[in-house]
Amino acid sequence: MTPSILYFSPQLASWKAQLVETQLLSYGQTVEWQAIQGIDQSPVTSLVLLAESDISAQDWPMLSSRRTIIILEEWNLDRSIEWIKKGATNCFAYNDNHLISWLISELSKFALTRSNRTEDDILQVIIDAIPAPIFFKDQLHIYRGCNAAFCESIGRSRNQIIGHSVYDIAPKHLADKYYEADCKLLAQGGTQRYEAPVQFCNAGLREIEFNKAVFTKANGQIAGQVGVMLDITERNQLMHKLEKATRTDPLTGIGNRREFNIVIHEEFDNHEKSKQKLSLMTLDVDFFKKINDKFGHGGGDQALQLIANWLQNQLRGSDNVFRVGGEEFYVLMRNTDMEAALKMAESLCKGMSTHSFTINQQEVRITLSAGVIELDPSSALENALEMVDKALYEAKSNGRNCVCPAFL
Ligand SMILES: Nc1nc2c(ncn2[C@@H]2O[C@H](COP(=O)(O)OP(=O)(O)OP(=O)(O)O)[C@@H](O)[C@H]2O)c(=O)[nH]1
Repeated sequence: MTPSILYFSPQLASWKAQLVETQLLSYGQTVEWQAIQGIDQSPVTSLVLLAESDISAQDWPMLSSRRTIIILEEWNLDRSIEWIKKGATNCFAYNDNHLISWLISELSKFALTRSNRTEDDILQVIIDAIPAPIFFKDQLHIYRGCNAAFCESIGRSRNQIIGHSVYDIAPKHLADKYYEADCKLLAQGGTQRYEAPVQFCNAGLREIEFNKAVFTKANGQIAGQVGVMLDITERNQLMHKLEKATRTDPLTGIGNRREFNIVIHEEFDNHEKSKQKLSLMTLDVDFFKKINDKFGHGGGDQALQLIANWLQNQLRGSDNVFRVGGEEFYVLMRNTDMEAALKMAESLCKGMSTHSFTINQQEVRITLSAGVIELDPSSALENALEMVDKALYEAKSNGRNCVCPAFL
């Protein structure tokens, strides 16, 4: 007889050497024994002997991708059925001689070959014509079929997929995700849609939308699940770009009022944890209309870009500047109380008034008026924004190029 490989878990080492090996030999069955620490160390469809005490929950998804025999301390029908339902092929007690006859029978069998039924072939041709990867698995999570696009995307042949568990074909951290989703679908029935990354062989890690559904036997019992994979990597990238665009001022490239609203609400939400002082400065360019009048709208745009750039260069890494109106900016200052915020505003106004910008080869002097407020994340933001705006208008009325504080 041809020697075959039998894989066995650690607890079975002395038992197989003393009993099984000799008995199999005495019936002329030559076996090559291979010790494994976990079921994943054995190839798919191989014959694996596992001591019940060696099995961990991690092994369950792979039980039915191998011909797994569980060796129990004591024979128990309920336990045996439980393991078979989890995917084991059979269960025997340590002292059960039926194992020897069963093993000899299994070792003598030829591997099952796929049926060649015409309707199978037609169905395969149909799913192979679909460009999206498609797979189906049985109720024990073992792949029972797939289309050409699925093989191509993960870089494996159909033979390397069918009969295998997801743990045989995907990295463990991803397989854990898919397995969890599969269990959920089988438990709830119906359909399922979720997004998860998939390692494609030629295209790296892709973002995939899984659309799955269970299929049932004639008696209504769940028999497995079918899944279609849609590559949404480009769609997601586009959505991120669009999302970023809606938060960015196209002229200056800094955040706009929408971005400010998102950031300030995040700050307010996190305040409970951080307890940091948070201040806001509103800055408005003085007599900006004159710049437009002198240099035209294009020159005014250029001035706004120069101002935004200058402001960004003056601020600390923890500050954020936003363009919230035509020539109005907000500066959000983290970890900053009113005293520090006022100093900062005064220094910005002074710095701006002494800086000279060049527009259309002409030197331009610009001044800013500012309102400053220390925010209280436990009170309404709208009220603080109204007050800081009033402080800005006070600065304008006071002759511009100056700072006014507002107090909640
Ligand atoms: N070039 C350009 N001009 C803008 C833009 N948005 C608003 N403005 C102009 O900014 C000017 C603002 O004028 P006002 O509100 O009268 O204010 P101001 O001239 O700066 O005077 P004070 O604020 O009172 O010091 C208007 O002429 C607007 O047309 C923009 O995106 N580009």
